[in-house]
Amino acid sequence: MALLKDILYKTNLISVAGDMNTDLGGICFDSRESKQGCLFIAVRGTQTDGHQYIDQAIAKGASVVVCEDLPAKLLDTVTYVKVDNSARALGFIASNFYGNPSSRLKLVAVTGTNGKTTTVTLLHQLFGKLGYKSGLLSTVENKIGEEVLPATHTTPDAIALNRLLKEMADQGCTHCFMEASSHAIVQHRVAGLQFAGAVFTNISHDHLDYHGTFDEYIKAKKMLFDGLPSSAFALVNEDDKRGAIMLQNTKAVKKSYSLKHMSDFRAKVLSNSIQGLELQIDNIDVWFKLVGDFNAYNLLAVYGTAVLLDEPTEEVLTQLSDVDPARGRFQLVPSTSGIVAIVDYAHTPDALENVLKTIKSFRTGNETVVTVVGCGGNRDKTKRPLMAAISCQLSDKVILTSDNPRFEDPMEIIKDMQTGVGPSNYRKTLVVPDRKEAIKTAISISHPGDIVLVAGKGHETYQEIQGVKHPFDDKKVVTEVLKAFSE
Ligand SMILES: CC(=O)N[C@H]1[C@@H](OP(=O)(O)OP(=O)(O)OC[C@H]2O[C@@H](n3ccc(=O)[nH]c3=O)[C@H](O)[C@@H]2O)O[C@H](CO)[C@@H](O)[C@@H]1O[C@H](C)C(=O)N[C@@H](C)C(=O)N[C@H](CCC(=O)O)C(=O)O
Ligand SMILES: Nc1ncnc2c1ncn2[C@@H]1O[C@H](COP(=O)(O)OP(=O)(O)OP(=O)(O)O)[C@@H](O)[C@H]1O
Ligand SMILES: N[C@H](CCC[C@H](N)C(=O)O)C(=O)O
Ligand SMILES: [Mg+2]
Repeated sequence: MALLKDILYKTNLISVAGDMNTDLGGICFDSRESKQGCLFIAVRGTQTDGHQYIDQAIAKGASVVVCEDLPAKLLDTVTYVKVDNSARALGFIASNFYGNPSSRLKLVAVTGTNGKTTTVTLLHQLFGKLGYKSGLLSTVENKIGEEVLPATHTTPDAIALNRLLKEMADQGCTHCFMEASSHAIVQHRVAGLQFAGAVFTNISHDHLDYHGTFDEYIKAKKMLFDGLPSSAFALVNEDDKRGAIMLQNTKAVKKSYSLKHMSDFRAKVLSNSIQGLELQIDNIDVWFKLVGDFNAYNLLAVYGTAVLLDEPTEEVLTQLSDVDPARGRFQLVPSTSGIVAIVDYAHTPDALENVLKTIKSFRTGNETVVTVVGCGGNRDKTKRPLMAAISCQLSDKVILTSDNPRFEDPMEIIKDMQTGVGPSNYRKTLVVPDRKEAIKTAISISHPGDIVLVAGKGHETYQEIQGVKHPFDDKKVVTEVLKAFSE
């Protein structure tokens, strides 16, 4: 039984009209999901305002309405709760409704522009190897132990999130490793959660369409650390100058990791090849299956987190050495053709630069680097010319193509990218809007030993065009095309 008065614990109430002892049959923030005896919470969104759907939610059976602005006419049969911030209240309501599941787990959130999925995926695997059952909430998939559940968002909405955490705790998970996207933090999807710790990987250019300015984007990430309790740890990448900003106002225990400076957790890159990385961590030399300096940061973040969760250092390093990269992150596509094809989720300028620099560092002779790249529609437009420019600087040939155009015209997205291609690089680029054709083109112009990078979609198994998700898997397409060319 879930009584309204208990569910409202910790929400900032302004007024209540009606019965606080109402027994709730459910909670929802979408009127289309409202049902008999449920609580509907009206949230202001980016497309519309949930307050417009209060009548519809009541018509479908809602007996409690939580909102920031009360309707002009109140019904006797409904309890109305006025709060200062519905989205934030939703976080607490969802936590309370599911019995505060985060308090039953050691919950660690990872935020940052790049590396979140990699870090949480490594943590989930590591803790499995250390003998724990743990949960995972990531862009690629959600997991309860080894059971895989599909993910729709990097960070689920507050209701889905708390439902999943409850399921994890009920099924005996001791830990959960989750990504906290900047969208989720500002939309308070994580409000009310009890974190054991939070990790900051890095911050670079992305999502300015949503946050408006880079400062607002930084503030969004910082909110996660500002909200941590003193019992939690805040672990930040010291080599990113915004790491210190994340720690400015936190009550949590401050910890840092670095490849360059003195800090709590330090690593040195001993060797870096297409087979993996050799790092020295705490004076121990360890081999890892992940590729690229940027993954040295992810591995160090994972190591630091595990140690802060009281796991023994040597055992952590032994087990971490055996973990696999996340799907679609620097994934080599096997082939007999001799062409080295890599699928990677780089969809920001920084990620693309890191991946291409890593690829360049592996060149031993005259191998050509061909990059297939597009940019997502209805997302930050300012990253488009930057991603094209970086691709040109660090590749021999660039095929500009489509990513997920969503509701934009693919050619308009490519034109935005072309503004980043200076005259000296015109001849390096080809425009092939159809992604499969673009991959075919890249492979057809490559020879054994050459490297083809297919960037931007990583693990995704669809291409989103005009609201429809068409099956499309870079790895499968690359495999098919390589096979066809080797026959
Ligand atoms: C831009 C954005 O983040 N949007 C998210 C947001 O929706 P919104 O604010 O746009 O909602 P809205 O459509 O304006 O509706 C406002 C309210 O009216 C309600 N409504 C609406 C219609 C109706 O008939 N009845 C009704 O009650 C809605 O349920 C909502 O509560 O809140 C919704 C519920 O949590 C999310 O599903 C939705 O994600 C959209 C689909 C999305 O694409 N989000 C992406 C950008 C996102 O969140 N990405 C991050 C990762 C980014 C990264 O890489 O770092 C993620 O965490 O996945
Ligand atoms: N620590 C890092 N620093 C910079 N780039 C990285 C780092 N880790 C991974 N990358 C690059 O960023 C891409 C995305 O990595 P990952 O999926 O781990 O990040 P994410 O933060 O979860 O991204 P998203 O915001 O889309 O969920 C990788 O494919 C790789 O190209
Ligand atoms: N979480 C990111 C993923 C981008 C992936 C890329 N393939 C694209 O569609 O832009 C976003 O929603 O902006
Ligand atoms: Mg992710």
